[in-house]
Amino acid sequence: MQRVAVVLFNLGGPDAPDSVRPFLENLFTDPAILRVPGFVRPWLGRFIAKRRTKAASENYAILGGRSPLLELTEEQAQNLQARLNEGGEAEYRSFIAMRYWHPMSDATARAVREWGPDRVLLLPLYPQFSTTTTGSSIIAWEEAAARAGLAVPTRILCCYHSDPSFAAGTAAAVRKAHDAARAGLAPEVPLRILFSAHGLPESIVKRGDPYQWQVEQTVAAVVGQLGIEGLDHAICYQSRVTPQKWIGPSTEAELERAAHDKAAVLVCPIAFVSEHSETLVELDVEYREEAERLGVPGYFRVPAQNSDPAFIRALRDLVLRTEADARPLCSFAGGRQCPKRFGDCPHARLKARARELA
Ligand SMILES: C=CC1=C(C)c2cc3[nH]c(cc4nc(cc5[nH]c(cc1n2)c(C)c5CCC(=O)O)C(CCC(=O)O)=C4C)c(C)c3C=C
Ligand SMILES: [Fe+2]
Ligand SMILES: [Fe+2]
Repeated sequence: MQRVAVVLFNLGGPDAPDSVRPFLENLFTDPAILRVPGFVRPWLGRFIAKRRTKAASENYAILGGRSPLLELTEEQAQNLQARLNEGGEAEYRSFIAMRYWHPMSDATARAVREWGPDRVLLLPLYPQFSTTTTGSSIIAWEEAAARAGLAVPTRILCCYHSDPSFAAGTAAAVRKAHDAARAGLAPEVPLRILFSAHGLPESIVKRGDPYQWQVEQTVAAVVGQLGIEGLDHAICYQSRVTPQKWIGPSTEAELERAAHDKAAVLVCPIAFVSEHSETLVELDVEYREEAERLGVPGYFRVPAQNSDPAFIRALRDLVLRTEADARPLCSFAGGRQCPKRFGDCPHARLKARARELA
């Protein structure tokens, strides 16, 4: 039986208070994140990491001093592996490669090589492609695989922003939270869904990063599946961490608008598929407090997918469709081609881009 290694990508998070600073150093010295000339990046990246450590540590302290991301990703990996092996056509094993904290690509590439698969499938736990997330992880993986001597056919599932099964699972969670929120509100209070995605510096999007476009596609697909006529909803962007201009509107600005309109909000994280500091602290603590301060008449949240069976099924179907499809893979996996306006599929241009950034 053929062996297939499915490598799940995510960002990673500190596993102890002492890991916060080195984790942030790994993040801010990544050329995909800090787009400055190579000779200043190590210095500037460490400087920014040092300055960010206090605020980030305070957030992780609320979560017991560590990110829950690895445990949640391990659960997703186990569930996905179990579902994939039900078919019996091949032997699947899931691996995890985090970008900025352990287990990272080098250790995972060695583990994959030791297992001896016939092929590898890279599966980002980012539904939308961004050069800062999936793109960066692919570059790190390719370098690590070369160092580990892992030379088996490797395919990349670059994004699934509009995948109907992914959108249906997300819509089901939104509907459940929407009904629960509505039941707790007076009938005259309007309820607005805020689809909150991680932000990006505007300059990255202007240089062709398809992330914002793909976030819009996800929201359109989820709203389409919800099928609620006249649904009051908006897209907004959270987690701004640098002083440059980031894409908007910000989640804060949408809370202000909701306060002005006297509308309650249901916040749905649309670019994270696992709970972590940016959902459990930023959305559940910081934005909730801000909403209360502004007088927003109700604040509710849709949980992230984690190991929701509908999400695991969507991932399994994406993997199986990828396995069955001989074409070079990208958003084809979601049944759609990368949009013409971005020219080639983004990952096809990654290596050139990586060289440009370094
Ligand atoms: C310039 C900085 C950053 C960009 C661009 C960015 C993009 C980006 N990030 C995610 C998802 C996650 N980010 C997480 C943590 C995190 N991200 C940044 C900075 C940028 N992210 C920082 C500094 C941190 C650390 C936490 C903090 O200091 O606030 C995480 C994991 C956090 C955890 O709790 O484990 C995720 C996941 C996406 C989807 C994205 C762009 C598309
Ligand atoms: Fe981030
Ligand atoms: Fe693609």
